[in-house]
Amino acid sequence: MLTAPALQTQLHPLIQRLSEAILNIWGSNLTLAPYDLPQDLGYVEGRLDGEKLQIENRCYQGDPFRKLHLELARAGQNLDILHCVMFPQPQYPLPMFGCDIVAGRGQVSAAIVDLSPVTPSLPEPYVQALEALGSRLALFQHRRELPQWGSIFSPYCLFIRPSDAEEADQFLALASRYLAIHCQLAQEIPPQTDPSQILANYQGQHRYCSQQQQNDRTRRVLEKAFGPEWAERYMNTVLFDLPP
Ligand SMILES: C=CC1=C(C)C(=O)N/C1=C\C1=NC(=C\c2[nH]c(/C=C3\NC(=O)C(CC)=C3C)c(C)c2CCC(=O)O)/C(CCC(=O)O)=C1C
Repeated sequence: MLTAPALQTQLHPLIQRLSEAILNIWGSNLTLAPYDLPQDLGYVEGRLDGEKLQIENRCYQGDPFRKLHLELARAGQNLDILHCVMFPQPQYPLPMFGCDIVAGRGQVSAAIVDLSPVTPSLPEPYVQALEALGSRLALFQHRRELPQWGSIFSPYCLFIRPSDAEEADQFLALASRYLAIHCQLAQEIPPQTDPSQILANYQGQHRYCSQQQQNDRTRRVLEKAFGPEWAERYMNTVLFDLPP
């Protein structure tokens, strides 16, 4: 099985449980090999508001994914983060699985999960599987409004602030379902051969990464801890990089 990140046990319970679920679902559905990050950015430390900011990355590759990235970060007692993005090989018209959990002083303020289409709409099997989950947003009292750059997310995007342990459990269950659906369907949908379709998939991934790089909440944390140049390079080579 995939080894647990060392930071995992020091983070908010929802972050611990979702990172464990992600690694378990990846490990039991996909054949994975390590993916080497640039400049060995597996583990980095910075200073954020006088606190040590620790970032730990787990990165893999395995058909039909070019890169599977799970990142855990913490800044003392003030900030716990889970970040996860799966990048399909561009021959496949597959959506981007992405999730982010941010907890400040022990409270989760943002929990988001989505299967974001890189083509005009999600492949039909995804629509059917996600529709079958039934109305999900009704479960949550505090739905959050997506920012301007969030045009990349699908109609099935869950973006909430969990109001209690029950809602945290519901989010964990749904994020795990989204990931399990993705790992299953991604292996059933064949690669495309038409170069114009492969280019379209690539351009959709490019748009996803470009939009995500406009998240100034992420950028500000990284800039404060590591400086603007480092943050810019990290966002476009580690968090939201594009295949060559
Ligand atoms: C799939 C979606 C997705 C992916 C993959 C992704 O990376 N972000 C994603 C979404 C997303 N994140 C958001 C917010 C925040 N992100 C951070 C920080 C980090 N998040 C990280 O991953 C890392 C690298 C370790 C850092 C450092 C902080 C502090 C916040 C403010 C918390 C809050 O508002 O309560 C918002 C709301 C943006 C807004 O309302 O303007 C959205 C939509």
